[in-house]
Amino acid sequence: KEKVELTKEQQALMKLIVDAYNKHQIPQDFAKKLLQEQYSADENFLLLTEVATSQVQVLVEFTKSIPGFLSLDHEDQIALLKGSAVEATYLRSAQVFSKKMPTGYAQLLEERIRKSGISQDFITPMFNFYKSISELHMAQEEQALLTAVTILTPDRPYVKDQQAVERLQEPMLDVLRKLCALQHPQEPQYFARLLGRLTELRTLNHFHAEMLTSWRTDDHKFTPLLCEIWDVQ
Ligand SMILES: Cc1cccc(C)c1Nc1c(-c2c(F)cccc2F)nc2cccc(C)n12
Repeated sequence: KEKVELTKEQQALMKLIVDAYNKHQIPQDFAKKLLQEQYSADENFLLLTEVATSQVQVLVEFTKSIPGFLSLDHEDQIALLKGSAVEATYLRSAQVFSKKMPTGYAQLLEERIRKSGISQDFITPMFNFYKSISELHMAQEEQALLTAVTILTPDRPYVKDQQAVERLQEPMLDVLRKLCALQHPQEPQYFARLLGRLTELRTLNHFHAEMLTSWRTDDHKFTPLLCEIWDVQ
């Protein structure tokens, strides 16, 4: 049985990614604000728009910290960011739910989301995904690496030099695979289950696009950053 261990450079890469992932955390005061008073659906939506905007800002900063990302063709950098924004923000907000929160905290957050005027058709798949992520009990290293792997998906629309993206994604996948073997020795399929979540994530792109359209018809306002990253109005 081969002894699995991370090489020195793999340990350095992992530390870099984890530090970048933790450095840009969502300001916790949003969540506190969400819990404070009773909000109307419109106030809830406004708050979630702020949270979404902050998540996209955090995503851009994290992406820029991925080794080699800023050396990619600039148009490919944009294509990767726009192509992965939904998946990365869903992953990020899934961690918020699965994090060890004081009991009842996540339920209250869930209630606010359910009371922001979003149709049940979108809420169900969203919370199914959050549940499937929290059941994995991912370590923070796995969360950070899985997010980096998601961002560095070579076959996003409009990516010109896919090989250059593969060259960045492969070492991340190697570290993630070894990490899963080290952290879950009794679960040889754990790495495969993690990658299976990425397939589930892709289905959420469709729901998110529909949510945006339904919000637009309800004449909801977005921030310039959200309009830019998700091509609305
Ligand atoms: C921040 C948040 C967290 C959980 C649930 C919801 C509905 C939100 N809100 C939004 C999301 C979004 C996201 F950022 C991560 C996950 C799923 C998402 F629906 N995207 C957008 C885009 C424009 C406006 C909003 C309100 N919004």
